[in-house]
Amino acid sequence: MGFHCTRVFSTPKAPSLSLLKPDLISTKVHQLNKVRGFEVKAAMPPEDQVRIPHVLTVAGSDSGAGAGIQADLKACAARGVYCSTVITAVTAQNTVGVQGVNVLPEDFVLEQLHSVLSDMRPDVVKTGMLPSTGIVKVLCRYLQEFPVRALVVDPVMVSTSGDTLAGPSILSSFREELLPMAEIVTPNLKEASALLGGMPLESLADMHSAAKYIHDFGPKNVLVKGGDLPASLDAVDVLYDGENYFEFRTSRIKTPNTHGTGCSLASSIAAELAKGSSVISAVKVAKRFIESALGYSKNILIGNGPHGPFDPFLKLKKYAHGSSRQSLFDPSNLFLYAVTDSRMNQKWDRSITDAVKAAIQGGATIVQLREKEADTRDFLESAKACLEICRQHGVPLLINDRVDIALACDADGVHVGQSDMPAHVARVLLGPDKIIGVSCKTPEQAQEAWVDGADYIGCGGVYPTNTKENNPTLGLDGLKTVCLASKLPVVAIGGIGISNAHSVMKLQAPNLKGVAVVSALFDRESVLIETRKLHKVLVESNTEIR
Ligand SMILES: Nc1ncnc2c1ncn2[C@@H]1O[C@H](COP(=O)(O)OP(=O)(O)OP(=O)(O)O)[C@@H](O)[C@H]1O
Ligand SMILES: Cc1ncc(CO)c(N)n1
Ligand SMILES: [Mg+2]
Repeated sequence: MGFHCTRVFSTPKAPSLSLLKPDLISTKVHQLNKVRGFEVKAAMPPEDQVRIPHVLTVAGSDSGAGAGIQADLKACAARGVYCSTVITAVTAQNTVGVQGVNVLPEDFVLEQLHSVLSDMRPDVVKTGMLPSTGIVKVLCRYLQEFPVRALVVDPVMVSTSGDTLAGPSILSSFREELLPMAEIVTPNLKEASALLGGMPLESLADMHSAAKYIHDFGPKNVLVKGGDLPASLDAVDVLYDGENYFEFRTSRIKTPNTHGTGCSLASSIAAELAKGSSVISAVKVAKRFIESALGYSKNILIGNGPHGPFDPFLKLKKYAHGSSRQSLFDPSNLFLYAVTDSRMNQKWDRSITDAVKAAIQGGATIVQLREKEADTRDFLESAKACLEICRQHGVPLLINDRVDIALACDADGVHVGQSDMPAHVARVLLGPDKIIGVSCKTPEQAQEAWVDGADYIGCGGVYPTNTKENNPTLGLDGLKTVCLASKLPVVAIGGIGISNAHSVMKLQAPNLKGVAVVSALFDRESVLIETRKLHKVLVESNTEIR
């Protein structure tokens, strides 16, 4: 595995901006803007324009996407900040190590800087891999011409795998030119040691001294990171602001997936500064963010090497559930819709998980957990347990009313009533791929559910029922009217059971996909037998209709 550092990246020789006089650079960029953007901006009234916190990262690309530019983009997106990118080098890198480095020509780094800084005005610049003295100098010159509110310097020198990303030749330009401009510099133990001419750093006390010495180079704040302290110690970072020391301490998460923590920490600090935070609260939030993301994704497996990436979006761990639901909502899932009621299950002396298991074995095609009285903690626990069963069988699990519970256990979606959270708000909270169902009694409500981004509607009560008090019944005519008006698939609910399911399906109302049942399954001695019977009735109705 050879490490090489070359400058082979040759761009087609478009006129290099660095060869042009500054006024010519401005003219060129101005012309570009006129063509690409100004007309669009003019069409947007100033009062409608929203200014977005913006970080520019000047760093190297990591093909494995755990560190570098890719980590910065992910961290800024996860922290809700826009991120533009100036690439200084392209690395061939994975979870094993760095296999190759191509440094971009200074001219082309300059051209990227110019494109971004003359147009977009980022609030904060964050630097990562700056592989040559020339690139450091170009950047410093540019920051003097286009000052930003804060400069965050992550003095990247060595990757987690121990490969060199910037050699010792850049140390003097770091010390003399870049660090004096920095709001904060974030070396790890090895980088702090290199900046201090090889001073050995092993303990927390050493980190305090290092922070103080590095402060003498001129940055306003120094954060010495303790990711590489012995594995037995907490993950402690030390901040020195020229007067006081602050320790940021979290427990050390046992995981191989720490590749890119440094880049992500620095860009999260930059993101918080761009939002207007103080340095101390920016570091506090960024450190907490890294800890949560490391904890959340400590077991994910990407690559075979020892330095895996982590997941700042907290989305990947869901695959741990085994057969996670992959496809979007399938309306045929509404065929036999089992809605649990814990009071009924208690009455028959069975647990909610046994009830759900039996319903699925009997042929239920979707399950909804409905808990009107349970404590939040108990509800969450039973939701998690039921979800495990549902996932094993590929049956979606919806949560009645409680969007928070659905989010917390990563259920497949929610079912909301007319006085619960509006479906359009639930959609924003749950994202595009969760299932949302809405109870509707009228064509107007069905129309609203569709506009709100729901996936199906539940229509009823079709027959009188005692699971819902004061619930006027629609009858088969009312159900048909709503089905005719609905643009969404419909499941009929309310007093439906083995004796009348056939009459409901025989309606052949458009969009009607199945029946939802509570008492007919769960207020009975055997959930398995009742579900099987209902399944048979529904299959027979289907055959007869066809
Ligand atoms: N196992 C861990 N558990 C919790 N926090 C950690 C762990 N490892 C690193 N950190 C934290 O992550 C941040 C980055 O620290 P680290 O010293 O690893 O930087 P780095 O070596 O520059 O990172 P990298 O080179 O992997 O991008 C620090 O806040 C550190 O405390
Ligand atoms: C491109 C790049 N930048 C920074 C780091 C430090 O983790 C890395 N490994 N690769
Ligand atoms: Mg590290």
